[in-house]
Amino acid sequence: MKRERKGEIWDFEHELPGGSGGGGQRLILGLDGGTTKTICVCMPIIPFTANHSPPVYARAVAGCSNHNSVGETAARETLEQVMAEALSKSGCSRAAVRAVCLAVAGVNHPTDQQRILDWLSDIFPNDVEYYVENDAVAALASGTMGKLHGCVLIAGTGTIAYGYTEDGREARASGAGPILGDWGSGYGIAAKALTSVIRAYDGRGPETMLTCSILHELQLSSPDELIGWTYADPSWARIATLVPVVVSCAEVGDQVANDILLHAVQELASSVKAVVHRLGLCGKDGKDSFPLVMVGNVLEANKRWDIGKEVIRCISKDFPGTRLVRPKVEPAVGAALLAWNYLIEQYH
Ligand SMILES: Nc1ncnc2c1ncn2[C@@H]1O[C@H](COP(=O)(O)OP(=O)(O)OP(=O)(O)O)[C@@H](O)[C@H]1O
Repeated sequence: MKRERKGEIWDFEHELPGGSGGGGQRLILGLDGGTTKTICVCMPIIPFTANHSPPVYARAVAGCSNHNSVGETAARETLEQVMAEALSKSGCSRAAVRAVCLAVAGVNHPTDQQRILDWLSDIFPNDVEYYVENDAVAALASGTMGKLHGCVLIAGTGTIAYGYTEDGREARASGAGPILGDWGSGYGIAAKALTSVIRAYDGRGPETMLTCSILHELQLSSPDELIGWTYADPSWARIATLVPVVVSCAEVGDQVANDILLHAVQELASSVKAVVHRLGLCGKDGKDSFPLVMVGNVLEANKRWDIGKEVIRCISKDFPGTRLVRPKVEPAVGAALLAWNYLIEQYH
């Protein structure tokens, strides 16, 4: 059986065991379970090359599947529901599934992994392969097309940096939640902005345009009303929606907003630097090339204050070999590609 590697994706001339033909198990499910939504894609086990987008049969979206946020039962229900919907859209049954890669937020420990593996084995037949990872791993794979090497930085509602060496060592930094200091996250930035408004109102901090802009955004008339607004629903994603307001204020020169963003940049860059150092991704002289995959709306380009660009600038000063990658596929596809690569490794 001949196989060759083109780019970073395996081409098959023949099928994987139990693979694509004859009504056998011919699907991979890739799941990206985040704090705000969960996405499942169905990928057929058919040949494709690095020049083509990975084939996706079906895609389904559901709510939060982070067990830390919604509890074990609700997380499991969401994951089951999104997989069932993706399978139904693809016109296939569970019996067609060869492998599942579940990349979910809140998987931080081998016990989290084992719990999810246990209930997955209740759902699917015995001969399905399961892989359970932190959602950051799928985000990395979405930039490297399934190859686990390099570092990923995610900055959305939350933030995490995660890295892998070619020989399989892994490390992470941040991603422990806002109470444990994720200041570069959307939540971290917005919480600091709200705090600055209250401090200015009390006379404990400098005046800032954030006061007027945030009150306008939330349709409130006084900083006092922020107390009720935050108590009504302190969910991270709701608070984090204020980041574009902070960016707008910084773009027109507000010092307080500018300092909040500068601090976030330092925090995000230091998470990546910590992972790169621990794994030695930059080599002995600090100059080796490695991919840095950047994901999340906080890192999206803005007109004048571009958080992602500043983060890269800061990291590249220490590690000139940093190679920025903006993924062309979504993390759920990254999860499916991970399962694909694991299957190939097993088959060898
Ligand atoms: N133009 C922008 N510039 C900076 N931040 C932005 C911009 N647009 C949206 N955001 C912020 O991006 C964050 C949401 O990002 P994203 O949708 O990538 O994350 P998520 O999926 O909600 O969260 P997570 O990745 O933590 O599960 C929010 O904090 C939002 O305010």
